[in-house]
This record gives sequence, structure tokens and C-alpha cells, in this order.
Amino acid sequence: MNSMQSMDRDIDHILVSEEQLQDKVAALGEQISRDYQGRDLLLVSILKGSVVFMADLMRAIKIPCGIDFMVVSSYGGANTESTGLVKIVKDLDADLTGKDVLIVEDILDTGITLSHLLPVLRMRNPNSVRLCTILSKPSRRKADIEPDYLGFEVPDEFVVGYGLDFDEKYRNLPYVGVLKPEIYSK
Ligand SMILES: O=P(O)(O)OC[C@H]1O[C@H](OP(=O)(O)OP(=O)(O)O)[C@H](O)[C@@H]1O
Ligand code: HPA
Ligand SMILES: [Mg+2]
Repeated sequence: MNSMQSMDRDIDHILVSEEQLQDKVAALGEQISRDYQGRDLLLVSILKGSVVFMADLMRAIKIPCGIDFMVVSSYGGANTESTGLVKIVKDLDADLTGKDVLIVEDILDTGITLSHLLPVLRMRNPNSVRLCTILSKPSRRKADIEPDYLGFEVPDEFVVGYGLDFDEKYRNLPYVGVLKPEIYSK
């Protein structure tokens, strides 16, 4: 038994396939390349969840851009509910003055994480701040935040894969799926 097989076995059903993800990333990359032509684009990846999407999206963007990373945490450990406490664990290195910042996220769920982060970034005098997320769960929104660039809407289920974890696992699945109920109750 190898580890891929054992991860796949924990999945109840797939919501977004690897092919659907790759097609969407290519389309988003094209659109962002058009929209930010001639601008000072800085991609800001919110770790850890966005690592897979960031790595794919930046290669689908065909114009010059910078990249930077921020570590923020609200769904600690095996929590499937946001704690509501958003911690900046590692801040950006870049000076945002005059930059066109595009936040790269894996999922916009309640919106609580971004509702804390957006005002912090906007205070740093960027030219613009927009949000690109591969997944959104609109039914769970608590903060008034919507993505400027969106991959897929997902239903109100806890999803894993393509960067998203349950208890730090399943981030390396190449698709987005829902875990079998018994995995949460272990
Ligand atoms: O819209 P919200 O309800 O705030 O949820 C979205 C955030 O929650 C997850 O991060 P998490 O805190 O689990 O950290 P991780 O990226 O390291 O898994 C996800 O990556 C988003 O950043
Ligand atoms: O559905 C989810 N899965 C994993 N991490 C998350 N963070 C917010 N929502 C989710
Ligand atoms: Mg998480």
C-alpha cells in the first residue's frame, strides 16, 4: 500500500477534479495577465493553504510580477470551524507602496481571515488590493467579502486537497474532495 492510495481511500467524493482545476488556473492566469498588463503586480500568497494554487497560478501569469508570502492562522489543528482569532504568524517582506496587490487564497469561507487582513494591507499604501481565490463557500459567509477572481463555488462541506488540509493532512491531493465522515470522528 502506498500513501497516495491510502489518502484517496479517505475521500468520500471529489468536488473539483485535477483537470477542472488546471483548466481554471490557466483561464485565471490569462485574465490576470490581461488585467494587470503594465501594472506593478505583487502576488501575496496566504500560507499554508494557498501554496499549491500559488505555484500553479504564478506560472499561468505571463506578465512580470513579484511574489510574497504571509502566514495567517485561524483554523488551528483539527478544527473545522474558524476560531475567529486571526493571527499574523509571518508578515510580508515587501513594501506595498504603489503596488497592485493580488491576494492569492485557497478558499474564501466565512471571510473572517480576509476581513482581518484586507484593512491591514490597505493601510500600507498599495495602489490596489484585490482577491483571487480558487474556492469559495458563499453559504458560510459572515464577513462582507467577495472574490475579484474566483475558481469554483463549493457547497457547505469541509473540503480538502489542492492545498486545503484537515489536521495538516491531505494538502497534497491534486483534486478537491470531501472526507469520509469517519475521518473527522477518529
Ligand atoms: O474565510 P475563512 O472562514 O476565514 O477561511 C479561509 C481561511 O482558512 C484557511 O486557513 P487556515 O487558518 O486553516 O490555515 P492554513 O492555510 O495553514 O490551513 C484557508 O486557507 C483560508 O486562509
Ligand atoms: O473547507 C475547508 N477545508 C479546509 N480548510 C478550510 N478553511 C476554511 N474552510 C476550509
Ligand atoms: Mg487549514
